[in-house]
Amino acid sequence: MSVMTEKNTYLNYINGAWVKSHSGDMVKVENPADIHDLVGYVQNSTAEDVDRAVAAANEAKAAWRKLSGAERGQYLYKTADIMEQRLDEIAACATREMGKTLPEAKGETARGIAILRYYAGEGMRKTGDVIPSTDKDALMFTTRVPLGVVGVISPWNFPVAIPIWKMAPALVYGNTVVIKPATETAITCAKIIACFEEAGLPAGVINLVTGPGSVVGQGLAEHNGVNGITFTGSNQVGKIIGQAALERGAKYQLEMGGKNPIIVTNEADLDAAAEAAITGAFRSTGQKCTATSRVIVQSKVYDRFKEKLIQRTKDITIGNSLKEDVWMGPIASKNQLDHCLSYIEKGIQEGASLLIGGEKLEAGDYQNGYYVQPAIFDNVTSDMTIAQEEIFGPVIALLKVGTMEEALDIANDVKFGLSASLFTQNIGHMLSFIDDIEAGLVRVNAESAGVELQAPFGGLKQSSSHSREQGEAAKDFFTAIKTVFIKQ
Ligand SMILES: NC(=O)C1=CN([C@@H]2O[C@H](COP(=O)(O)OP(=O)(O)OC[C@H]3O[C@@H](n4cnc5c(N)ncnc54)[C@H](O)[C@@H]3O)[C@@H](O)[C@H]2O)C=CC1
Ligand SMILES: O=C(O)CCC(=O)C(=O)O
Repeated sequence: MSVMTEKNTYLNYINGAWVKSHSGDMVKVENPADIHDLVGYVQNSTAEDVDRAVAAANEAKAAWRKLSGAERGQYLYKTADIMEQRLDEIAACATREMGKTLPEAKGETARGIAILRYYAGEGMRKTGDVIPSTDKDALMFTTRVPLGVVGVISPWNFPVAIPIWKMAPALVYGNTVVIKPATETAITCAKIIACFEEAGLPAGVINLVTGPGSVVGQGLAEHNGVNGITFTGSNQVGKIIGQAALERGAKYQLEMGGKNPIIVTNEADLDAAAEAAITGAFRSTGQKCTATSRVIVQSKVYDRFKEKLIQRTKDITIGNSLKEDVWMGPIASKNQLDHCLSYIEKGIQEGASLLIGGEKLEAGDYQNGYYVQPAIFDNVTSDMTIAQEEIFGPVIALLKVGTMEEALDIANDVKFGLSASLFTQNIGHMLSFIDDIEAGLVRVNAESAGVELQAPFGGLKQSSSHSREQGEAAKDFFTAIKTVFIKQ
């Protein structure tokens, strides 16, 4: 049976076969740019489906971990080649499922392919260190072993890159995988899994189960057959998953929200800073955990900078993301649109001034989608809800400060610590920013979003569980260290 059966219906992938859920039910996936565009149906899976997938992953793990890293890497190279041939199809599917523009989806798919190739190469890199023993007749070294079965719970906002940056290192370091993608983008995930299938991955090494987070996601987090859980999504769900894993001694990794600031000082290149604030805040319709949501500006340049932001925002074209001239697509779902509009309302109620945007778009071509105008708020204070909580939509909160110290205090005055950006030509400001900013990604004269696959990614405070994803750092999560001592 193939990935898809009749009526645009996509199946689970368990033990090397595309199968229906035990429930017999399906969930509809529609295009947020136009809800009459039905992307397809995915399985509404149950705890039994999770059990079957976890059993298959456990069955496959002994043979998979016994392959050399280089052999496992070869499967990833093949998967990358297959994905490259399908780049346009996968990107178009991601755009239809969650509404980011086609160039963004193509860029993300290319990034997924590059991640596969990066981790394919990891299969041939070192797995340990020789450490001198105090005993001259002994050899002491470290080696690494896989965790076993890894559960991947992924969100909808990066439907290609996030599943791949979790699955590729899990696989190359010798783990088997059960993935539960967000339902909104489960078809894109099925298409990625089909690339792994065609690359010839042995049955059970990779498994896909779609369905509700509270059943399939939680089922994985609580399952005794799952040795590690890697999650990206909301803070609320991350904490539930972390607790479930901790309860049964499984390893877990959580990447959650951000409330990322950009600081613009008196000496900054204001045009570059304005462009970075706009792209950081409004690209992908603001739905990135690294998105800029607070723009903290020194008073001498505040009015000039504000004017530049407003002008640039007026140029933004909003519409169906499959169309070429569209710069910003819809919000990914009705829930997310309502969530975003409720924050805009709250900003107004709490006394911030809405400078531009913030309206739901409903007329003409917008009537069947989830569209909102990008919004900029002035007169925001750090205690306001829009300056504290993750909105995950195209909304900027502007805050005026006198000094760099004040800017840093405000930037750090949130529970999150994912990404932060500074625009300045002042080296002293750069150094204090690098030292004092509470963020895992520190960016100078660059926008807050923008992650390179070969570097560690993760946050401080409540943005993550303090481990790091991507680059070599992924090895720390997906393996366990053994310290070996050998004496003649
Ligand atoms: N850090 C990030 O990149 C992301 C952050 N978010 C934040 O979360 C907010 C809500 O978005 P949602 O899509 O509802 O996020 P979510 O945290 O509910 O969803 C993320 C993943 O977790 C799964 N899930 C849901 N409940 C679960 C449970 N009890 N146990 C295990 N897995 C579960 C979902 O099905 C999905 O696959 C957004 O407004 C945004 O603030 C959402 C997506 C990505
Ligand atoms: O900025 C990026 O490229 C990655 C962002 C991300 O990981 C997320 O939004 O979940």
